[in-house]
Amino acid sequence: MDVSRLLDELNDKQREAVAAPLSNALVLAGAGSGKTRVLVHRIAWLMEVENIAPFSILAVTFTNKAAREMRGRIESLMGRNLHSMWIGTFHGLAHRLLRAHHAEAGLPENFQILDSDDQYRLIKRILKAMNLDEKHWPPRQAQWYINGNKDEGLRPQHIETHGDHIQQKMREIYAAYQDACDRSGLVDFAELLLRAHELWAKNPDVLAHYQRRFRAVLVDEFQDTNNIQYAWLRMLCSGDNNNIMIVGDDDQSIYGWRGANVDNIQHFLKDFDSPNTVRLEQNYRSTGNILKAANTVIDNNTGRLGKELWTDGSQGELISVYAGFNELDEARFIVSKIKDWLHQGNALKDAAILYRNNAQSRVLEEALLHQGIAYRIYGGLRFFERQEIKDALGYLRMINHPNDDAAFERVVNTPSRGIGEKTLSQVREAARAHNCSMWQATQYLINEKALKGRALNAMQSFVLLISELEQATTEIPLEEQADLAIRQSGLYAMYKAERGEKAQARLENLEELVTACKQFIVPDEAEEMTPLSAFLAHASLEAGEQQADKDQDAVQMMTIHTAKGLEFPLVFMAGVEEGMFPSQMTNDEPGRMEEERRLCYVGMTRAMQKLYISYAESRRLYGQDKYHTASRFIKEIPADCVEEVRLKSTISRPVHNRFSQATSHASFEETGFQLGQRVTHRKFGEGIVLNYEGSGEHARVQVNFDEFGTKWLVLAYAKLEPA
Ligand SMILES: Nc1ncnc2c1ncn2[C@@H]1O[C@H](COP(=O)(O)OP(=O)(O)OP(=O)(O)O)[C@@H](O)[C@H]1O
Ligand SMILES: [Mg+2]
Repeated sequence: MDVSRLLDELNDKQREAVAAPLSNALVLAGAGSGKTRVLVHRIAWLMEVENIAPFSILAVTFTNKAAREMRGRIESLMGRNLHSMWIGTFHGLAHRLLRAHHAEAGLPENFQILDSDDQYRLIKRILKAMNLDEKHWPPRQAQWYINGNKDEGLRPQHIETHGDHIQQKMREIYAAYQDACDRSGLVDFAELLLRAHELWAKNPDVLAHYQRRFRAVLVDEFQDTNNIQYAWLRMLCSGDNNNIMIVGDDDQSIYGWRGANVDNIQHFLKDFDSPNTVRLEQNYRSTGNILKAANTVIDNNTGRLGKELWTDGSQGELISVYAGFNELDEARFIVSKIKDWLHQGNALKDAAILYRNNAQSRVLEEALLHQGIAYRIYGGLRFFERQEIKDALGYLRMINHPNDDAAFERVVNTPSRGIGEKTLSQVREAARAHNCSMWQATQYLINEKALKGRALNAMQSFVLLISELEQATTEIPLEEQADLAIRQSGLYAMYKAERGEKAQARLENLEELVTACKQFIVPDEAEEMTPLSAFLAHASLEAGEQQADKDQDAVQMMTIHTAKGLEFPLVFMAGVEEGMFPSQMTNDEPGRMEEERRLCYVGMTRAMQKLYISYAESRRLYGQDKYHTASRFIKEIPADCVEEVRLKSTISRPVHNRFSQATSHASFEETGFQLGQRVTHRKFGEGIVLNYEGSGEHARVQVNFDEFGTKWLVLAYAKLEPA
């Protein structure tokens, strides 16, 4: 292969990083300067020039999606398949290690991943078993405590409580939780990392094997590593033969609230052998205006490592700032701009709407729906986290590994089999007493004739169901396993009996799950696993990223956190108002304001050609009306980079649809209601006024009812009242 191809599309600094001799290196640079591109070319260079086998390369990305993309780019640069190269997230890689060495890691072969919702439920049950009142011991706080300690590499016995009563109790909860996980072979997300670290720490042979193997380690988005991830990398790279290149941007560290430690960049320079630092300064992503605005905003932070960022591209358009009078108006503005974009011949997928919180998406979604504009949400309500999907996965998990207590609790009485709380307590008690799983405890109770009457019948039929499913599914393809589990368990019938739109959507989701099973391809790294185990691991690890319909042309919607590393020609940042962004909580904790500002910097630097920033002067969120002013971040943008767009100019021409016909705010007020106002209807209950059309006796309003969804009502008959 012609090596120059690996260097052609790079600037001098990027080349310096890509073609550097093997050694430890830090690439420190601002957004859009080609850090990820450097990593991709570096990996190809290592194989091509340094003759490092793909087998000896380990690359860490921040999301599974980024991992897939990176693999794809390297493969297309090299023109061949690179199966044996390890590319993944820290969690994905740790999972892979633990599967390969489950015995050394002290785990059963078919251990299961516990996602954060299941973890929460398990903690609630532990609190109950310990007779602790949730009011004084909120499960969320316990969850936070457990994960926080794991992120720092601490087991209960390592935690100093200094005689503090609360600390002691928390430590007890942690210990009881861990026992429960160990008993049922469950591994939560933080545990994946901690256990992978302990695996190496306790098994020098295993560590030595990977040190020999991975001659080159590369890490993207390094600024958001936490301490256990850092320690893991450090252990791996302490062999004689390992080289590590990390790329990152201290200004884009946005996961401090979750334990990420931006100081790891500084630690890296001290802890690793003579690292070489390369700074990239040319930005290839954004126009001059966007770049200048983002640079000026982030300049308000202190203690930065300091980077210059320039572009030789054009100034581009000004950043447009729009003040909506409420969130509906803001949404309508965004949608009208997306329509313009579309009419100019652009693709929807090149437009992204970014927001601070997932809860903001609903109003935006509704506005897009009204105009029939396709959209796709990343994160938010995740497919694999929906109730019905988790129920179905619960059955699949029981088939796969009946000792999984979390799955047992989930499905034992869903659909209802008349198994009461009393019987379940008995099962839990027996499991504790015999130090076994609930599944084993159930069988023990049945054999010992400790269950009577209805409880006995119900439990027996549950055991029979799971055993039959297990037998019936051993030889059939994954999608048939899923289909059988969904139907035979009675889940499908249960949701079918519920009726209504919601139940219909749940049935569709269950069918979608079967489709997902059909489309599932067991990845290389999971080839020793059964398709069912591999699928269950995939469902836990990919929860937020997997989307059906990947190729559809649709507007991309996500939180700014999720947008990290991505870029889009057209970007909307919505809800940029004080109290939302920076968020209300920011004032309580030192350092949080600077993290919010970094988040703003991340959001702005996603935009390539055009950036819109909008806010709403009043907003109903979580059932309350709030009045806000423009975010301080908007005020920090230099005046010559922005233009304010006014309401008038944003109102679209009346076309043949309802949403855009509500053209005049004033005439709307004739109805006596305001957009966004809460109203009550005798039959449909409470809702929000979304839109309006016609006048006089033909006047109609559109209301989104909390329970019945959106409806158009003729005002003269509807008898709406302010709520
Ligand atoms: N030398 C170059 N010539 C042309 N385009 C480039 C060059 N380097 C990078 N790019 C392009 O610039 C954009 C940003 O690059 P990349 O995503 O690698 O930046 P990054 O530093 O990783 O950004 P972020 O900090 O947001 O993760 C991409 O579209 C990339 O293809
Ligand atoms: Mg990047």
